[in-house]
Amino acid sequence: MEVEVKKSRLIAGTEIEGVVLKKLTEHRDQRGSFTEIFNHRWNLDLDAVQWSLVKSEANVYRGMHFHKRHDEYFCLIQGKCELGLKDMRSDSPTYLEWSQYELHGEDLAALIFPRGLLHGWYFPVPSVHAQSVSESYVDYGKDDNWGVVWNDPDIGVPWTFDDPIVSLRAGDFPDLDSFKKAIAPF
Ligand SMILES: Cc1cn([C@H]2C[C@H](O)[C@@H](COP(=O)(O)OP(=O)(O)O[C@H]3O[C@H](C)C(=O)[C@H](O)[C@H]3O)O2)c(=O)[nH]c1=O
Repeated sequence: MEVEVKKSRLIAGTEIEGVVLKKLTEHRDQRGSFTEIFNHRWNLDLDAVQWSLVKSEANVYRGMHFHKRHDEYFCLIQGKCELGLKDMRSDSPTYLEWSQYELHGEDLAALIFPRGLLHGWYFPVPSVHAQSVSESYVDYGKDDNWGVVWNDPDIGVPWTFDDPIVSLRAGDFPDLDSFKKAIAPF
């Protein structure tokens, strides 16, 4: 029987410019474990102004989302996640490249990514993650919370699922071409 590799890692695509996957250190003892998930001494390129805790049921997909003005932080705490990114910054050396990550709660890691990247995450099992942003939702939610339908083949990420549970809003997201026209020039 094949043993599943529970290692948080890039599994396909390109390492996009400005994206950091930071492995976290879980200090275990007989009581459980202690893990720092963020520290200003790590010099991560993120001015975190809001932190959120997100619980997802199995087969939930969140995204794909996009922001012109803020950077993000994602840390899977429990469960499993398939995370996709696509670089939409026309001045980036990895413009239109995509990345596919597999993240596991048993192998804690934080993914920090800059503004201008399409992002979406799928949870095959019930999962919990922390996320942080460099602009509060009360501000960006009004005019900088864009989306693209997750399964547009032009995105390029070879998702391993086909019929996820998505939000009502995500169900109405445009295709990649319409989105690119809407955000131009970017
Ligand atoms: C993002 C956010 C949402 N909410 C409320 C609004 C809704 O009632 C509920 C779920 O929000 P939403 O469906 O937008 O959550 P996600 O689909 O996970 O998407 C969010 O997290 C991904 C990463 C994005 O990049 C999106 O910009 C952000 O909207 O939480 C809040 O109260 N505060 C918040 O900061």
